[in-house]
Parts: sequence; structure tokens; C-alpha cells
Amino acid sequence: MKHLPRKRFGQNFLKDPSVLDKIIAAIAPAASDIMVEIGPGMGAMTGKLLPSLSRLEVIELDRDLVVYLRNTFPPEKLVVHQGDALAFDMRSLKEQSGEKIRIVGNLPYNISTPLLFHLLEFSLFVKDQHFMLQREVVERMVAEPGSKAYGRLSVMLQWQYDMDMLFIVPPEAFDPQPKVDSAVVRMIPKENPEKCSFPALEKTVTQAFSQRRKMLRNNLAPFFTEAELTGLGIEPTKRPEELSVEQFIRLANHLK
Ligand SMILES: C[S@@+](CC[C@H](N)C(=O)[O-])C[C@H]1O[C@@H](n2cnc3c(N)ncnc32)[C@H](O)[C@@H]1O
Repeated sequence: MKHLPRKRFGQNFLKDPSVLDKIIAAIAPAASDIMVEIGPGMGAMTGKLLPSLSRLEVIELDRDLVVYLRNTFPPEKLVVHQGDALAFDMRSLKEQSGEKIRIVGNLPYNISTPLLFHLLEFSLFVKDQHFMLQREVVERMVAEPGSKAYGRLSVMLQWQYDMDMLFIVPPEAFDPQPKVDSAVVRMIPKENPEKCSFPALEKTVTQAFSQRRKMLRNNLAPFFTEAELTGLGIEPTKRPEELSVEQFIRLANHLK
């Protein structure tokens, strides 16, 4: 089928077979896996995953591609959900099978942060996630405290996942070519993440990083006095990127 890539759906199709092989090797699909692929597109990854799986569920927004996928792959093996991954309830798949699910995808870059945040909701039901994303986004996800890339995305995701940037993928691996490098990340939900409410943590982290160059006593003034920060073991003169994930969680758990 001739399909003109749609920019508004973040369509950059993987065409380099060696990159595809590397991704599939990193995922290591097994017949017993309950696997979901987000944004299968023309099925570049789908076709490589299917032979190792007894079933694969995919979520695709573009109706033309949904028709193509349904006509191309055996329906008894490939279940195609037409819809928005941002609204998809992963719990339903876990409930059907009783097993933890594996999520994979070469994600649409225009929705990567909201999608990663949406998936946080299901981390209890997920075994692992392997995603291709913009390299700069992966660098922010795995960034350590004290580094330039450390910020809201790092804290929110490191709270729930252990993550590794596996390898970098150049623009030439795609059609059309994106303007930036991409990278593949592995995300494994932590067995016992620290208890915290998502909205409280998000509110605290967003406020703390509202002005990166300012001290916490300034940025967090709407929520905490200097004495309260000190009482929680946080030096008020530190800058937001100097706080560990655990310290952000401690703050969020004391938000009034
Ligand atoms: C970067 S392309 C990857 C396509 C294919 N997996 C590949 O590697 O060649 C992203 C895919 O996600 C789909 N997509 C975009 N927004 C989506 C959404 N909100 N929910 C589900 N799929 C979406 C696009 O239509 C496209 O097929």
C-alpha cells in the first residue's frame, strides 16, 4: 500500500533492517508474552515481533493504517485497536490475561511526554516497556541529579521505573527522516516504588523547576517556608536539579 506519512500523527516509519533487528533483540519477545505495541504504523516492528508471539495487541490512531494492518497480518494473531493510545486502558489487557503486560513502540514524538505520563497509571500491571523516542527525551528520562537534563520528566519517571538508554538511532533509519537523533529506552517498573500521589509529586516538581536557576527557597515559597524545608532535610539554598528523587517525594508527601 502507498501511504503518505502524516506529520500530525508523528509518522516516521522505521526502514533500517539492522536497527529493527537490534530493537527486537533488545525486546526478546517470547510466546507467553502479553505484548502491546503503540503506533504500529505500517507494521515494521509488528512483522518482526509476530513470529515469536502467540498474540500481539496494537493500538493505532490512523484509520487507513488500521485497515492496512488488518488486511496484512493474520487476525487470529494480531488484534488491532483503532484509537488514541493516550486514552487506552491497559488494565483491560492485564485483566483478560492475568499476566503483566509488555509495552513496546516507536512512539509518535509529538505526544511522548503525555503518553509516558498516561502509562505511569498502569505501571503496576506492566512487566517492561521498550520505546523509541527522541534522543533528547530519553536523555532527560535517565538524567541523574546535578545534570543539565535532570528535570520534571526524570523525577516523575524515576519514581516508578528503572530505566536504561540502550542505543542511539540516527535520522537515516526512518522515512521520512526526523530532524533529530532517536534512542531506544528500556523501562522496568520498580517492585516497590515509594508511596506518593501523582498530582502532588507533579505539582511539587513543576513548582520546584519553575525557574531552574533560582534556589528552592524562592521556587517553593508558595508551598513551603524555609524552616519547613530545613525540617524536611532539604537545604533551602539548593537549586532544583540538586534534589534527589527521594527528596522530591518527601516534599510531595508533605504538601498541604
Ligand atoms: C513514529 S511512527 C512509528 C510507526 C511504526 N511503528 C514504525 O516503526 O515504522 C508512530 C505511529 O504512531 C501512530 N500514532 C500517532 N498518534 C497516536 C496515538 N495517539 N495513538 C496511537 N497511535 C498513534 C502513527 O499513526 C504512527 O503509525
